[in-house]
Amino acid sequence: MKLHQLIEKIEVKELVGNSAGEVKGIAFDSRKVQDGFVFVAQRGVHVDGHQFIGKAIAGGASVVVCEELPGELPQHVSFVKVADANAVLGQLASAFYNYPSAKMKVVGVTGTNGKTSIATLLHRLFRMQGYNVGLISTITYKINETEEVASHTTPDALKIQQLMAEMAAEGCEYCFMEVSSHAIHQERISGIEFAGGIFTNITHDHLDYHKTFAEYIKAKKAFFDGLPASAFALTNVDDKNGLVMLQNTKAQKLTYSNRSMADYRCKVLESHFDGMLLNLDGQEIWTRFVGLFNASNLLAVYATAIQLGQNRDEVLAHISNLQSVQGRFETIRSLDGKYAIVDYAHTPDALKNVLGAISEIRTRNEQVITVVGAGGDRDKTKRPEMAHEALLASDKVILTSDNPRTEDPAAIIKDMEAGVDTQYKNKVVSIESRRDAIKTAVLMAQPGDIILIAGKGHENYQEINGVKHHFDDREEVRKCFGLDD
Ligand SMILES: CC(=O)N[C@H]1[C@@H](OP(=O)(O)OP(=O)(O)OC[C@H]2O[C@@H](n3ccc(=O)[nH]c3=O)[C@H](O)[C@@H]2O)O[C@H](CO)[C@@H](O)[C@@H]1O[C@H](C)C(=O)N[C@@H](C)C(=O)N[C@H](CCC(=O)O)C(=O)O
Ligand SMILES: Nc1ncnc2c1ncn2[C@@H]1O[C@H](COP(=O)(O)OP(=O)(O)OP(=O)(O)O)[C@@H](O)[C@H]1O
Ligand SMILES: N[C@H](CCC[C@H](N)C(=O)O)C(=O)O
Ligand SMILES: [Mg+2]
Repeated sequence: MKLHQLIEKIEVKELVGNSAGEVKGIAFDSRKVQDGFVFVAQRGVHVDGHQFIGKAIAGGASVVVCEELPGELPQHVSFVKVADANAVLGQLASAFYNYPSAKMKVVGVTGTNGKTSIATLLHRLFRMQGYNVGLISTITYKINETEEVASHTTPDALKIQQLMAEMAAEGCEYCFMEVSSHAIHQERISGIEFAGGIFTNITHDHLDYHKTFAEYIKAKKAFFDGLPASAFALTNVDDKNGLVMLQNTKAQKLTYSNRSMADYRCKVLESHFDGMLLNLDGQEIWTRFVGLFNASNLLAVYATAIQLGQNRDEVLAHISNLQSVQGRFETIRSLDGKYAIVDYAHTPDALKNVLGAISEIRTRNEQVITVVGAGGDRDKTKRPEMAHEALLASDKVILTSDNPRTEDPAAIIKDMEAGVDTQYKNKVVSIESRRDAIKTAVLMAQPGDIILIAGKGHENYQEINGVKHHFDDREEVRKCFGLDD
């Protein structure tokens, strides 16, 4: 592709040099530049990519896209000055891969919790409906059943467009993707033509990055502000910021709710350990999910399928057969009748919800023992709140480690302990080793008791100082239960 074709749809402030040259690829990391590549200089969180323009040229870049032209402009290189390099990266990547998102219907899911659950269930549902479907999620990037382990919930713009180009080549008609607030803020989703957007909820998380809750809301809302009139914007009005998301969108506004009037409604009729009976849009169906939040997720899945033109009866029948997503309320039972639930709840609200779901199904003749930690190098202010939520709805709590990253695990646990009210001091213990914490919970438990192991879900590692050590909550529980002997 020639440079002038690549940039024909973007707003160029200044072009220095020739635009007839052939472009062989795009990179935003100077270390990944090859001969004939376009280097896009982005201002990052840690460094300014403009510092690496010289390195990128030395590495073979023939075009540099930047917000400020460097002092020296070598003759053999073309320079494209733009207002916002982050936004332009996605647009260039989309053009380079021949606008893949326009060849399918892309639906993005945003919100603090529920993104992976909804995007994954939509992928499974549309596979059951017989389509070729793509998925971009925290756990995996999938094209039909072919998958690669995900590096980010929403990867960088270049990777997104590459994935979508592969999806288009495989004949995918739909792509369901998670849209994280980091991705919106860093414009990783620029260049994607969305057919729909879903908002689940917004609660305490990521304040290390967004600084204030208002800024966090603003980032989420920007996704809906950017949707085209041809798309739908589906929001959860049970969340108090649900309608805020729709304030300035051009898209068709739609609502869903478990509690009040909305375009799509759902009611939990019965809850059991192995499933719920729902009234979903006027129809009673059995599902294999537990908890009000899962009723909400299934409603979002249903509403999206209907908006995308699927047959109501077929969709309801398939929803009834959907299984829970890995590491989301995954239950393991010991031979003597102890229950373990491995769940990815890593925010105060998610913990409250998952414990709420347990409370709906427990008999109250048993104990609920919660094992939970908080991630290092992430929002510190959620730590005491997580301990507080765990204690409110558990009989015993073991505070432990969850991906300490570059922080001291003992210091993270101390931050959590600050959320322990005096009245609860006797039901909490801190055990730094997650393996020992799980072992202790299993030893404490009697047959019939429920052990919630929260925070890591599908993760199969413990990240310490940049190294991911193999660790899987489900494996640990199975070992303690003697199930793998
Ligand atoms: C805080 C954050 O989001 N950082 C992301 C960001 O990196 P950054 O801004 O730190 O980059 P930087 O190091 O300052 O570099 C700036 C620019 O200079 C370039 N550079 C840098 C060095 C060099 O030698 N040459 C060079 O060209 C870099 O390629 C970059 O373009 O841009 C990178 C490329 O897109 C991301 O990989 C990186 O994600 C980091 C690894 C990360 O951990 N992000 C997490 C917090 C994240 O994004 N999480 C959300 C999910 C959260 C949730 O909902 O739970 C996600 O979507 O995964
Ligand atoms: N709709 C929901 N409302 C509140 N909590 C939820 C909801 N759905 C799931 N959860 C809880 O949040 C946890 C994470 O769910 P999920 O992985 O679907 O969220 P996510 O938004 O993808 O998270 P991440 O930001 O890490 O990508 C679940 O294990 C469950 O405890
Ligand atoms: N996407 C989230 C996942 C958190 C999972 C938890 N196990 C942790 O490490 O904090 C994040 O990166 O903040
Ligand atoms: Mg996710």
